Amino acid sequence: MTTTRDGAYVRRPLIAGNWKMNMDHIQAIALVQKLAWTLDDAGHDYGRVEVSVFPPFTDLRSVQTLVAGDKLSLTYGAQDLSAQDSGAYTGDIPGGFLAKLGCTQVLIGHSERREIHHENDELIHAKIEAALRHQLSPLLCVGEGLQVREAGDHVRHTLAQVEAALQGFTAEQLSELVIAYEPVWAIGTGKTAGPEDAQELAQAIRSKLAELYTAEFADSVRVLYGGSVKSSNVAAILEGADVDGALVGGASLDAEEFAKIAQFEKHITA
Ligand SMILES: O=C[C@H](O)COP(=O)(O)O
Repeated sequence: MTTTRDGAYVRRPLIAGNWKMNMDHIQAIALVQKLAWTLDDAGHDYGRVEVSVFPPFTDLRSVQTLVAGDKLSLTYGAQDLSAQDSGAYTGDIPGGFLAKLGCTQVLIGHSERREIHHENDELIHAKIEAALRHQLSPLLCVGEGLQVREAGDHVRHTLAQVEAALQGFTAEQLSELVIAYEPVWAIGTGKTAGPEDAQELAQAIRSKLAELYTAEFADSVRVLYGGSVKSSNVAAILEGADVDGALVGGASLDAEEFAKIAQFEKHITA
């Protein structure tokens, strides 16, 4: 992360929890309540560090009711959306429904969607367009698999994903864009890319944004790291000047552990 001389962050860090296909709507209420209490007890400053959760679709109405009813400062979003707005698309959920549920963000292009659901660059691009139509901030996920990493082609591969996803959008349209670099080989495996790897790719992504748009735009986009982030490694990962937060999977299902991750400033030893 980059800070100014007075200690403020240049880009507000984001700690995002992707619950994947875990937690039904009853469990979601308990998890969000516990997370909010734990963060309140720790005196969490949401203005300084944003915390957001990405529950399954079926939980969103419950999360919305809780966040609105208890006036929580957490933000939330969905794990995916349809590229379409309505029609005969069995099983799909459009952006308009998510916006009505108070979602402000949506994950797009997670590696599990790319791999398991065979989502390609074209579809991911169309999903970003759909998110923007409904004022949802796209949280675009990019990253390489093990083979690509071992071939030393990870930077080129990841930047090609960024370029394909963003093609044709203006900087103005993408003002709320967040990008998460997630090396697939580090997801749910306990293997973490080193802080240097996270910084290398975050910086490369920012340079690509500067090349595609302007340096000013590139400096405004938050770039997260994801892949086996825990309270024990988050502070080191976020040391990278271009790494602005974390997209957390497994560890976001434990309220206390996720709150500790969001409180990463407490683990930084000066
Ligand atoms: O979206 C989150 C990432 O896939 C990371 O998951 P993980 O923290 O369980 O490795």
